[in-house]
Amino acid sequence: MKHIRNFCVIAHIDHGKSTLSDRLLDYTQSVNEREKMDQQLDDMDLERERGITIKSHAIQMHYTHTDGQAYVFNMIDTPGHVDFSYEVSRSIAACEGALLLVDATQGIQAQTISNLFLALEHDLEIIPVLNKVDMETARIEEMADQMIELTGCAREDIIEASGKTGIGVPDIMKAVVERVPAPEGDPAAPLQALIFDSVFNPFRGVIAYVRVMQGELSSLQQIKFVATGAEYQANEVGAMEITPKPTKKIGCGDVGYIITGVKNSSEIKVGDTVTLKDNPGEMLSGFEEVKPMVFAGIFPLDNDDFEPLRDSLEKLQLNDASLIFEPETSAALGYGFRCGFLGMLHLEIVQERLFREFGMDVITTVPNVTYRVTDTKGVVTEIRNPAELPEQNNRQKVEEPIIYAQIITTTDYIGSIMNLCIEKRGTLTKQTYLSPLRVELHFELPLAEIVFDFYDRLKSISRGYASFDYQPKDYQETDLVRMDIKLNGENVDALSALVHRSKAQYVGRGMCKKLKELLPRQQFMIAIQAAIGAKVIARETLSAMRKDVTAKCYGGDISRKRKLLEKQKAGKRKMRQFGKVEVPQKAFLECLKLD
Ligand SMILES: Nc1nc2c(ncn2[C@@H]2O[C@H](COP(=O)(O)OP(=O)(O)OP(=O)(O)O)[C@@H](O)[C@H]2O)c(=O)[nH]1
Repeated sequence: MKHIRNFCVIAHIDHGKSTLSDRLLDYTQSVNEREKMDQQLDDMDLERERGITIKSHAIQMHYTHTDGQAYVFNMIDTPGHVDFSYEVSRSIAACEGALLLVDATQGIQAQTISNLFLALEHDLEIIPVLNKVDMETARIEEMADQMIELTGCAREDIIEASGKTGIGVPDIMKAVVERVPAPEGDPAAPLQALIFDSVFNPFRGVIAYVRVMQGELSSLQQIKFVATGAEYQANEVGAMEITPKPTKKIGCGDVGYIITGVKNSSEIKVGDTVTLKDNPGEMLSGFEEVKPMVFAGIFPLDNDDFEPLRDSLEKLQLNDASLIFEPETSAALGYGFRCGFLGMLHLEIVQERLFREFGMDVITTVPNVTYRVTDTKGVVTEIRNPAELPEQNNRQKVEEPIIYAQIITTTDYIGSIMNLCIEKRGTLTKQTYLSPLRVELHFELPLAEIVFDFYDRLKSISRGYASFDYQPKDYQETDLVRMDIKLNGENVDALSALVHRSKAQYVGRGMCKKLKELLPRQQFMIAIQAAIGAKVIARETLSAMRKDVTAKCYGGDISRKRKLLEKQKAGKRKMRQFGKVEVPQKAFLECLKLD
């Protein structure tokens, strides 16, 4: 155990965690030439395409220290986006140290601070690393001062590094050995292993990633999951190298995986403790419950896929502990699930993963936050769905969640960011200058206002020079209305939205306009209306047209015509019918991207 080091890499989004992790893997020759590629730990296609880390990834490396002693490093690369901070908090629980990366051209950003606090709460040893020092625009001394101020470290504690050129990598390795404490724990005590992540493998069942806190686990031993009570044999245990490497046992203090052949995903929960059936240890304190911020309905494109969708969501949940869901029905869409997400990016990623990993084509309804409604008798209920909002005369008041938001930016953009926050019904509570050119703004904002386009607009008005983080604060009374969208007079409940009365007109107009662009023209005219109760507040008209896909095939090539008609038919399968109007799958979320 003296020669194990467990650490994670934390930073603000895009500060170079995945790139630097690659260099550490190269340095320890953890990946052979044939397997090598960029961003090796971001193994999901989606992560590579978007260039962001969505999941934490654990990996084992072998390092020989300058004194000749061999060490085992378990490193966890974590995501930087605020929607995935739950991943970071779970990874931290498996480690004793953290590399805190700061981009030398950008300095401390909002998630640098929030991730640092997460790590400090768990008493991790922090190794400050100033990354991207190879860049011409790096301002090393200025950023080092910022880090000293934030972490209280000494100048010589800060390692200057570059994931691109590999500068600083040997110093990081050395610092991990010398500064990160070795794990503690009693190898002879009854087994206690914390499940910090899991994944479903169609061939092998659930694979649980664990950190052994006490005791040890050998393959073929009988194990028990304390919270769920399920008992299984550990068919295989091992270390997480670039490809999983089976071992005879995972020892005390180590990070590894367990394969049990469990096919029923409800028997394994992230945060649960694994122990031995015959010599059980106590339950470890798990993780704080995640509180989803945004709720939306997820419905199968094809009504018959309800059960397969449940199965897919359960499997996805294994790998994404922050996803929650419960069944719901919609008049327009039939049976589906109301799901809770940590933010809009999380929602998009879940929809995309359902499609890519499970072949599930789904429709996502307009997202909303949780509201608290007090009815006329004084009974308080939480609602997560527009259909649940009682009529005005059946309720006393509605309250909405408020958040504390921190925005770090340069002084050039203070004005436009203030305007954006005021437009979003926010109030400025504090303004602190971090340096003559950088400022930290604190706002109280309704969560509902940041759900849709806040992040994108903040990025565009600040040209990327603003970072944003938030925590829930409390609930405050609000003037809420349900806005419905009608297509040729027919209510489409999947497009109903809960909005503040002052925003109803803006959102209604925007959605109608966007829907006009998104709906394909059909053989008849379509009236697109936004309404509050019986009152129409916005309207657009889509004129009629028949798209003759075979028009360009003059002449007699029947097979080509047939092919085009087939293609048109396949396209229609991605639509849902409301009355006579067909709505394409992508229109449901796209119509919220108001300009
Ligand atoms: N010049 C230079 N560019 C770098 C360095 N490290 C990373 N980059 C670039 O910075 C961008 C972001 O790097 P990533 O490694 O994906 O950042 P990340 O922190 O893992 O991103 P998330 O996990 O999504 O938060 C990429 O375009 C990298 O090529 C560096 O040391 N020098």
